[in-house]
Amino acid sequence: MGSFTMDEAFVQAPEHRPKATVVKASGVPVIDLSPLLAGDGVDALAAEVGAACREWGFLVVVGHGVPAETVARASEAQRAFFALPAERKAAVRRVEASPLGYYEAEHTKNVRDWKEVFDFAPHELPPDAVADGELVLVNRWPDEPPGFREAMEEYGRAMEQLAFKLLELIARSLNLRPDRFHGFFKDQTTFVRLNHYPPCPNPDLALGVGRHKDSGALTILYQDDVGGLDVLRRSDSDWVRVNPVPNSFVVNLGDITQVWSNDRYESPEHRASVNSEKERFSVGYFFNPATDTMVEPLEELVSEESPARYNAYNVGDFYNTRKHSNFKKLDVENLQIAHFRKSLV
Ligand SMILES: O=C(O)CCC(=O)C(=O)O
Ligand SMILES: [Fe+2]
Repeated sequence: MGSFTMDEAFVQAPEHRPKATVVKASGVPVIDLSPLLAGDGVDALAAEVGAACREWGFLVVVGHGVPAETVARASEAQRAFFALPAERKAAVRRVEASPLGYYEAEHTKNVRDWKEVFDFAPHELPPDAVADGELVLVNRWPDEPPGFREAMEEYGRAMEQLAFKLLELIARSLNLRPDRFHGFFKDQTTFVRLNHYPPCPNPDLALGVGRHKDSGALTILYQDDVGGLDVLRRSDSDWVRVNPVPNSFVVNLGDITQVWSNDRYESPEHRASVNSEKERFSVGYFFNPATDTMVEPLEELVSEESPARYNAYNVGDFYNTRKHSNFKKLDVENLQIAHFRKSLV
């Protein structure tokens, strides 16, 4: 991305620009998952997770059981890939018909992000099984660096195990059967995004990722020690930094969990800030259900006193509408779950 100049396309509207000082002591709870692995104290752990989901929609997990070597191998491969010359990365550049691979021109709410990414799906959908116009999840693996694909596949498998454990804790925290969500992920549309945020000459004007909510069920983020992830704190609508914690992952809820929980939990707004000195790397694992899933509030969480707040929507249709608007860069906000909210009187 060395050819970048601070083009107007990157400039955020004044109200969305990062302030010079971000609140550092974020208060996002750090939760040790080892009781779950030991099979002891799971109820207390679920209560902790529930409190974090209600207050922040964000938590930082340690004691998660993901081997440090798996993370180290993926990080090394990620750095080596982004260090390649632009034309070699462009060999696996995303195309409209198949949106996985390398991309350096991502936009969030029509403002360009100061980053380059590489996306892959741990579970590919075979191209011939996908009808015209549907979500295509076909990987474009680069030939270099050596071992890239293997490192990423290993990382994807480790994240899936962690994602199911987190879902179990979230289900328990809502007084649901521990495996209540598992069935939605049989033909999952999960994808992994490697992010590289180069140093930016104007970190006061641009963002690595503009403010947004994740549209899937759950996101597990690995971030290096540079820092830049900000969450909008509910209590005062201030942006606060989610400080890097060694050997941890940052977990945030997505829109689908908000709908499933019938608004007991909310999908938090967040963004990635950049800085002028250091490049930053992160890896997002976006745990998403099958395309044929109809997303709606779970029946156990709907009652006369707490009626369903959303109309059902189809995951595949949702992504296709979004993808279309991202490519066309329509001058309107793209599809949001708020569009499925029922008007309750
Ligand atoms: O890199 C980060 O800190 C956040 C990235 C993010 O929010 C996203 O890719 O959805
Ligand atoms: Fe995000």
